[in-house]
Amino acid sequence: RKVFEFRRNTRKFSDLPGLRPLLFLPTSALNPGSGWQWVRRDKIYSKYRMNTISLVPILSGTPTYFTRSLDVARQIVAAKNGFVKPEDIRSVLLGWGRNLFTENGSEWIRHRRIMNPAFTPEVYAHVWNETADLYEQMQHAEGWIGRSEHDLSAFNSITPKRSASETMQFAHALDIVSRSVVPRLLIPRWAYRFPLKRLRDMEIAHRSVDQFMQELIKTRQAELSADKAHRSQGQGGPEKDVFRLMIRASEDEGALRMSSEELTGNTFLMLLAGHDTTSRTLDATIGFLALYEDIQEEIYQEVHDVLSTSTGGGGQLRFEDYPRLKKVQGGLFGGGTALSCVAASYFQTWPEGHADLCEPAAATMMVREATDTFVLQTDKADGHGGQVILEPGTRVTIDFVGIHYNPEYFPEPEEFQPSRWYDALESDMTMFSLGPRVCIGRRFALTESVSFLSHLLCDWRLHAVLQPGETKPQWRRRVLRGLGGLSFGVGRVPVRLTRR
Ligand code: HEM
Repeated sequence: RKVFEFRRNTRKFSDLPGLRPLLFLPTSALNPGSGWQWVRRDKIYSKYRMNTISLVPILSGTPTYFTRSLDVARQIVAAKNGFVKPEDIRSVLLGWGRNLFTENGSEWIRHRRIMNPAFTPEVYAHVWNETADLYEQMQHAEGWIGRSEHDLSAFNSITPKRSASETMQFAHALDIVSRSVVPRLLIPRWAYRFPLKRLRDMEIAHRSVDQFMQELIKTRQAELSADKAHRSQGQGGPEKDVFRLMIRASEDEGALRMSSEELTGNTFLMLLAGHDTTSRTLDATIGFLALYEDIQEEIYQEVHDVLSTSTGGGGQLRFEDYPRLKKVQGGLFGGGTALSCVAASYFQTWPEGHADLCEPAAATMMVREATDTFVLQTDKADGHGGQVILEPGTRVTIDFVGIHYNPEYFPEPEEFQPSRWYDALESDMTMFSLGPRVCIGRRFALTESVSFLSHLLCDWRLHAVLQPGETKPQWRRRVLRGLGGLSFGVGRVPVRLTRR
């Protein structure tokens, strides 16, 4: 059966050359292995001299076209109703209920219409100020105040916290849940009775995130009723934070109603999508800035200039200053795209029988399945084009690592060059995906990260802490390596902060 399936698939995908792996063994000269997109980002497409290649696994996994062509990516996202998110990709985030990420078609539109009003300049201004306050509180909580120098063995221990008083326990629980979303789909319930530490940790983390979400929902429901009473007396204004909008939708009877299962599903999505991704992008950016101190100084100079002419005066950076902080934004895109934020091709290591999960899950890539026959215009790495007919059910994966390391778009892609992003249009920021399903939290994440980074750079210089005898390129390889989770991240980032 396997031989027959493989032959049928190779014929189906024969238009484009590519990988025909037997087993997903560790990455080697013979085998792509897990994480091949990251590990072979500089070689894989150029080997076939194509920007779109095929991957047809022999024993396990779903055959897919992979593309690092922006033009191909745009054809797919522009095709109305022509492509959907496949079932196995959806199932990765279905654990707590259907949500914005998991839905297709009209259901997706309903979720998006409920949440869109939460992403407004008013909310971003609030996010900016909250982040600035959080930074201040964090300096006290971490004992940085009054010190001229501070060593952190892993800056990653700071970025996941959402309040200065939050213990690492919750952030850690969320991290375990993020990493165990796929294993939990595969491991049967009875296995949790065995005294295995990893499984026990997964279960405890899962329960504590669940409890946190239920409490969060209850608190927001109570706040909302109090707010209603407040407004019925003619006071207060509508507050459009995303949780309140979701809770209102769960109490609504109209077309934009959200079930209680969807409320929990979306609460989990917001915690995960809104949190993991941003903290990992910041870790990568801090790592790069600590390593490339000349670039850090250039960015700091901008922050300094903006601060000295800030409309608010009083030595405070304000939300209104955000558009002028172009280099800080560039630094983040540099860090984010070097990392090609999010998602784990390491899922390819999951065993036979779960072949459908052998595709990467979140978004170092975007996986889509054709619902109708579709004629795709492809291009070769040397510029000539061709056509590929996609039958219904055929998969195409937009490979963001491939795009961000494609020298046609990013000359010298391995170089950390935030300057290439200084005047970028929002539509160029492909680390947030593209098309109608572009990240809903793009501006939210940018506001939060630019606020945090600008405040940090105002006070502190960042230096990479090298091991004895280690060179900077070795530090980069050791620390800024791609690590899987539900979002893609870097290793522990050891930095020294020295006061400016
Ligand atoms: C640096 C931080 C972030 C990065 C790199 C990022 C990246 C992405 C990408 C690539 C997608 C597309 C996924 C796909 O279609 O398969 C996405 C979708 C999404 N993101 Fe983000 N994101 C970030 C921050 C946030 C934040 C802060 C929020 C919420 C406040 C958020 C909420 C979402 C949601 C709900 C979706 C699904 C949108 C839909 O399908 O309509 N993200 N994100």
